[in-house]
Amino acid sequence: MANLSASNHVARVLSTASQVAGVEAESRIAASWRRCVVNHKLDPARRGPPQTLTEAEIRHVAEPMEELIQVAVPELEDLARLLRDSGYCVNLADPNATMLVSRLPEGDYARMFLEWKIYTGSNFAETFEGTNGLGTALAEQRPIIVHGDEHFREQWHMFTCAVSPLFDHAGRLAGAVNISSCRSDLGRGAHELALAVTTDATRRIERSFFRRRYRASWIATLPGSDGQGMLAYDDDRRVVGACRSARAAFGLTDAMISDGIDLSRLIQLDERAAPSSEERVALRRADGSPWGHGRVAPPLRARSPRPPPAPSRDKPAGRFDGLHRLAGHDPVLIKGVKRLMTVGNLDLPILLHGETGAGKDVFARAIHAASNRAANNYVALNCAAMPESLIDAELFGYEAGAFTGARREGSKGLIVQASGGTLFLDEIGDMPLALQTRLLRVLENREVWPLGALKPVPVDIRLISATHRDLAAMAEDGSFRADLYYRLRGMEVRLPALRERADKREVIAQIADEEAPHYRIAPDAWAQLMAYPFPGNMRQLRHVLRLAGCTAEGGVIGEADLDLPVGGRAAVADHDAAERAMVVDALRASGGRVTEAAKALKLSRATLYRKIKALKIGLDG
Ligand SMILES: Nc1ncnc2c1ncn2[C@@H]1O[C@H](COP(=O)(O)OP(=O)(O)OP(=O)(O)O)[C@@H](O)[C@H]1O
Repeated sequence: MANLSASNHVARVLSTASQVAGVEAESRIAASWRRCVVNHKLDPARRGPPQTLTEAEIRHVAEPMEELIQVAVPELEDLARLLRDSGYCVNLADPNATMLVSRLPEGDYARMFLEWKIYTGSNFAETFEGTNGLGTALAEQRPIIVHGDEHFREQWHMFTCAVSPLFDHAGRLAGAVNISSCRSDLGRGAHELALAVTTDATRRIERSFFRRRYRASWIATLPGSDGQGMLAYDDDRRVVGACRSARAAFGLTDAMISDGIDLSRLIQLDERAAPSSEERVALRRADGSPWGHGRVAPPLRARSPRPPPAPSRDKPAGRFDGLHRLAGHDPVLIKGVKRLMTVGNLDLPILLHGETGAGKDVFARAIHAASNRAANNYVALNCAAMPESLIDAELFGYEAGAFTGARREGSKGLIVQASGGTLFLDEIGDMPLALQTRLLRVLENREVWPLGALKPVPVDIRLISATHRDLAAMAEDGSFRADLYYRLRGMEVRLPALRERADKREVIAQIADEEAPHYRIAPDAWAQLMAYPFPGNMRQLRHVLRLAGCTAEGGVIGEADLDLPVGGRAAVADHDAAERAMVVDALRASGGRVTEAAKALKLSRATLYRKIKALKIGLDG
């Protein structure tokens, strides 16, 4: 059957490729298949893994992209978090389609990507792999979805890839952001939505990279719904840089920019527009006609009186940018990051402590990205989201046929998958006692005994764990193993709740800029946001502002646009009670259906289950 479908596919590819090129309305897939057969002389029947680079080759390829990778990683982390419940992996590739950063989803899906070598170091150039998301998007320099049997090679038919090419500060192709899924139950519509989210993330990476490259210049963001066009200019209003879309809009060339073309030949700025921070300004076209509202930001030297962070002893400072970004201007977090920088590459276990949504997962990812393990796997498991037997199998793995219902080929387990990289155990306080004992043994002996195995597997992991519970008290009352607790907290870092952060105003401004970039926050809304205690922390803030950005009118977010649950308006001394009320309300409204309630709360099902358990909410009515 498989052979029959394979030969059908091969026949279909070859027949499409043999048709006359350039037929109007020819699909991009058909054009790509033709390129593969006619130009690259590829065989659609070929099977086998993609070409994979060695560690040394990956470092060599990644080196010139280091700055772009640093800028991209926080966006990729967010994208991975957003899409991981849908089983997508997220990758950043160079312009030759070599994956340089990979973030895998959890559990079974991750295993598929590992098995098929869809990870850091693999190359998916169209000239070798045939039509595929990454290779074809880069060949055409356009976003694309390659769905199932649109792939040139039959072996990739179980995957769908959605890819957005990435352009650097000078408008050159710099790589691409890829998301791949092997979920056959997701239709094309779902992938289209995921591509839209990916394209948005890609544009944000481009904007951040442009701002970083021209941080010493003035930057004008041109009017337009996508906020894409950016021009950099000096104090004499001579253009020094332009992004891809600004180049296209004005027909700008490298020569015109290196000649220092006058800004007034492109746009007219109000003479009084000399803002002290990024501001919305009315812009005119070169002929004086009104164009709309854009933004003008002064050079960073004038914007930021803060000195750059002190470089660490053994790492380029850039490695820690992700952590600095998360810490913002909050003294508790800045101190935490400084302590993390002093341990640098030491494989000290880290214990993160913070409320739900305070950023434990993003922090753990940033620690991984700053470590010398960054090129290897980051594997995460939420101990509160799974029953004990599943955590056991997921974490420690098992041999073929170890128990009824096990996969026939066995499972490596997450600890082995994380070997060489970082293992993040979220909600470690919820780990059952029996598993705590097994985990302790792994940490002590640096080896894992998968269930049913005859010999142990050596492992080399860095462990980051996180909890919102008081583990010290739990260790004291015996509900958590004290010896494991001391092993986990090589260094403990507390992530303050949003309401405790000294830089709450700046955090709100930053997240508003990311989630609702074209909106101003009215004073009444500011007052609400500052007063509200945000029991759901950063996650809740993001969702509130994202929603406000969709509903607000006239470019201004007012108090009425903020969907702040009433339970949280009073100063919340009892944060658990407020959160409990929020969850119970959502469950009541959904008639007890967890999936529906999770959707309403904008949480994953697993997170909602964890909350239900932690807040001791009965599902029996
Ligand atoms: N410092 C920060 N700056 C901007 N956004 C942040 C920051 N910290 C967290 N976020 C955002 O908040 C959301 C929640 O973060 P995260 O999942 O890491 O929290 P958490 O503490 O692990 O939550 P939980 O315990 O519920 O799993 C994410 O969308 C993340 O991008």
